[in-house]
Amino acid sequence: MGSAQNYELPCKLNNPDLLHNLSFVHGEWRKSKSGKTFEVVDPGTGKAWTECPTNDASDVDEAVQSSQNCFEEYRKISPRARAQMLFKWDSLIRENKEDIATILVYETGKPRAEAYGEIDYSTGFTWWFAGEAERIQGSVFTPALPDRRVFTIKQPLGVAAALVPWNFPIAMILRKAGAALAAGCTMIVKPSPETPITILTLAYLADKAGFPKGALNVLTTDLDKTPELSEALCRHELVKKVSFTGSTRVGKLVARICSDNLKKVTLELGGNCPVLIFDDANIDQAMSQIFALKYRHAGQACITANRIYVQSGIFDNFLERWNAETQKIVVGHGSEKETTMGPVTTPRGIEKALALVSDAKSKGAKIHTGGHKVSGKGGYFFEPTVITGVTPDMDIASEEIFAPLCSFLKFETEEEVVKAANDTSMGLASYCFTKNVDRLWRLFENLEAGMIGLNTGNSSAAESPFGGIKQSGYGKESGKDVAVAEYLISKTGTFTLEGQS
Ligand SMILES: O=CCCC(=O)O
Repeated sequence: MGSAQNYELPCKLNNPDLLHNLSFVHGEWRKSKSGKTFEVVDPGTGKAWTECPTNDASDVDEAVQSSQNCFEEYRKISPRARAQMLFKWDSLIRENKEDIATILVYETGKPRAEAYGEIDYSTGFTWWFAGEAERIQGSVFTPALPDRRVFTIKQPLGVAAALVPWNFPIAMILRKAGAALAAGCTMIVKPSPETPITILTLAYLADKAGFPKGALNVLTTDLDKTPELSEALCRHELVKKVSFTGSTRVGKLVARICSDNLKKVTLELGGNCPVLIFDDANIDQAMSQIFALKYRHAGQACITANRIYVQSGIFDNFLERWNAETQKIVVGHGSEKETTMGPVTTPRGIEKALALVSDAKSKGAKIHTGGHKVSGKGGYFFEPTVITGVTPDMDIASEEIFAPLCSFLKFETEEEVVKAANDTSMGLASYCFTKNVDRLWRLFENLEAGMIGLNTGNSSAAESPFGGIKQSGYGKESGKDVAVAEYLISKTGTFTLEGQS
């Protein structure tokens, strides 16, 4: 581990070499120019266990130059060699799964089983994009003029920057870096201040996998310097592409800054995802799918269930079952075996949950279970909370919750619920449960979201295009062709052929 002297990861790793807390630039572990650092906190105790460099705008140019120098060579490496490095990276991540899960638990707070789940999900991306590297294709057209030939080629667009969130730090970085490195681009990652260490571990393993120096650089920073560092990356003339996952508010800022130089941008932004459960649904299926979706990482996923609409015929039964299951949740530190739900990752998460509960109560909502910060524990624990009587004027119905708060709304008809579900500026994911095939198809067509779960609460996968519409952003990550295309330029060649009559 780098320079931290007064901190320690509260448990041992099988492979201590995985742990790094300095920035990674051009194959070297580096301090920031200012020498300043910030603390990384275990959300399960509220205590710092390491520190990382606070990079600022003055650290950006060197990292970008490294990425650019690397790009000039990396772009010439054959797609098969890029695929082999991605496969090697993938194997190393899988081999070190147990240790990476440990770091993930102490950074995000999520229970160990969920940390394993995130790593399995994430290696789907390294595996998938290794395959995609060799499937980048141009095209040949049949031209209108007999002596003309027209074709396109695809080329990597250059240095890409990834601004990633703390809720799924491994998945978010492998989804972005996997696509970029497959395309032949190099990438600079700015991790979230809460979760830099898992990303530094991935950078260490990328180096071991044989990626050249500068292919994957990581610049850490704290909350205060995040805007400055991110803006410097977005404005640097050698950065040709920015991929951001985070809030709609910040996504708009990123888009605005990047528009000054017409940079390509992918935005995976906030969600306010509705779930529609009809009287004819398989209730067991809907319960288990939405329960897992809602409480995944204590409700801190952009695609989580924000508003749960249940049809009146099954509302009471469904609510009773949901309440009973919720009361069985064991809230605790992610490293403890019996824990089924960890803390929220930041103290801001607790404040937001309290404010949402208080606003809902003041406007007439009823709290059936929970509603408070867990008392008597260090760390950022919030009770799993069940709320009914939610109305559209409540913040909980219009804002992304990002906490274990389940808000239930009753509906009567398909027409009414589709209108209500779509009545949001967001359009990331929607979910519906019904055994009526015609209705399922109508819902697929009529719900306004980039991803629709049809009798499922789990639609994230390497092979499935991930991305929203409306104010949930644009561009796709993962999926065939579309994700790598975000890191490619297309050139059209037009050729006049002589001697062909
Ligand atoms: O929170 C956003 C990402 C969640 C996912 O990839 O399933």
